[in-house]
Amino acid sequence: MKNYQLAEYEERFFNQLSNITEKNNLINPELFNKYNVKRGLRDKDGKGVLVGLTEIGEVHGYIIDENETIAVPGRLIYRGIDITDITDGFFKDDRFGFEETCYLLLFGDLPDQDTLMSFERLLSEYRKLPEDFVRDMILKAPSKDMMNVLARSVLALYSFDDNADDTSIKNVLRQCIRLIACFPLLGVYGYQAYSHYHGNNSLFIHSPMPEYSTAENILHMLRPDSKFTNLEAKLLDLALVLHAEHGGGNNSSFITHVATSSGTDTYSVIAAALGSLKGPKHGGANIKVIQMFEDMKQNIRNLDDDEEIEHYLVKLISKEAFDRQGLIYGMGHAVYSVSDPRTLIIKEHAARLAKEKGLEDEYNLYLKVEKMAPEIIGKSRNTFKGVCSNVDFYSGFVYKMLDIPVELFTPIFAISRIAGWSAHRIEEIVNSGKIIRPAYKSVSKRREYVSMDGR
Ligand SMILES: CC(=O)SCCNC(=O)CCNC(=O)[C@H](O)C(C)(C)COP(=O)(O)OP(=O)(O)OC[C@H]1O[C@@H](n2cnc3c(N)ncnc32)[C@H](O)[C@@H]1OP(=O)(O)O
Ligand SMILES: O=C([O-])CC(=O)C(=O)O
Repeated sequence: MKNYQLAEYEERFFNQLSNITEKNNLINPELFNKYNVKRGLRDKDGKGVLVGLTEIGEVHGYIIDENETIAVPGRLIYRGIDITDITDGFFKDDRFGFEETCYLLLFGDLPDQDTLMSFERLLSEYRKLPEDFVRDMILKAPSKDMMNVLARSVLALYSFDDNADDTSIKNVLRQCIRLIACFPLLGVYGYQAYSHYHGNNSLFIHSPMPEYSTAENILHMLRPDSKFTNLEAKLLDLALVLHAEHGGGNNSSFITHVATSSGTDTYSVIAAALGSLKGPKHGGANIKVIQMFEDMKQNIRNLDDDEEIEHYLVKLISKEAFDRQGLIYGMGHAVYSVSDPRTLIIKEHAARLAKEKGLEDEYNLYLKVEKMAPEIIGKSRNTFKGVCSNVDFYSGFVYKMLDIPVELFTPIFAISRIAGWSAHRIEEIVNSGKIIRPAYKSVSKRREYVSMDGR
């Protein structure tokens, strides 16, 4: 078949087959009610079905009073300690907080000075990729998607580990700490390769500095001149701390539990979690938020006109604008409805940075959308609870102000969340849970097999 004929055949084949596929896979929505299916593992009122216990992170968004669910301002608690106290703690001492947070999540307690120093030394020892890994695995096949680079690099690291399938706690801990240390290199070098081969820019591969924190190393490896200010590094560090953990029920941490429960290796589990985080309803939302605001700025003639902004948001919801998915990105959360505590923290810094960078107009646009969106979503969707902005409403804006390229927004989330995934993998192994295996009811009608000549 000639190439153009093949292309025509393919187009017709897949058009036809995708219509058939959609028709034959659609399940009557009423059946979900009939069989009382907890879609998305949610109760009817939107609350998550209780499927596990954890001591790592607590996501608190409501209280139950006399059987009534009452939404309250959100709180996020790492190993029993409120995230606001954690961030206040290291800000007050003018310290970096991410390494200490990793220690807390992994081991359950805050480290004292000596313990933290030893842990940081270990991380910096581990912040090395196997010989020729950058040349053979990262530079050879650059991808436009750094989450893809992270996932395949993690899977490739399996082959460099002589003890890859050993699921003893000691070995898994070693693997996890190595991954926590190496994620910034994988993400940033992946971006440098992409920027060079696809963007025609000069190629920079800066080796990490042993004395730098994770946040400092990201900026050092990313910027051609390796320069950054203390304020920039501290803000990035804060973002890393805020994204490090979010209970066992968020999509990527739950996947960590599910995959771990099958007994598989650390690299397979983390690759699965990365795939989940990439989704635009989860960690990928930080990229979507920035793109959505760019689209908004291009399509709204007068950004001071609230009616025009409202009109655009309504079009978003009705799938007539931007990516036509019907979502206002950065808004809404499965647990929080009054407020996401991480947003409150990051928003304060976004305001300060926007002022410094002369981007107050853009910040004000964010404020307006954040204020208008809940009502617009509430009017058109079946919301049992209110809708508030989530952490990623402002995180992309902060990264943009830190001159971090958009391709690295979700990878930065992953560089941070690997700490939470690691803690959840270890918790699942220590408690040697059953293999996670919920039920699916089949609703297809039984029928006879028809032999070829009878079809
Ligand atoms: C770090 C993180 O992962 S935070 C989340 C990042 N994701 C985003 O910002 C993407 C936009 N937001 C969303 O898609 C959703 O709010 C989610 C996926 C985060 C949570 O969804 P849910 O748990 O279903 O939220 P909730 O129960 O409050 O939603 C109720 C209804 O409002 C809709 N809704 C919630 N948020 C939004 C939104 N931002 N835009 C449009 N509709 C929304 C839901 O789709 C649902 O409608 P449906 O029943 O017709 O499907
Ligand atoms: O908890 C969730 O569903 C999503 C979230 O905010 C996170 O993972 O940080």
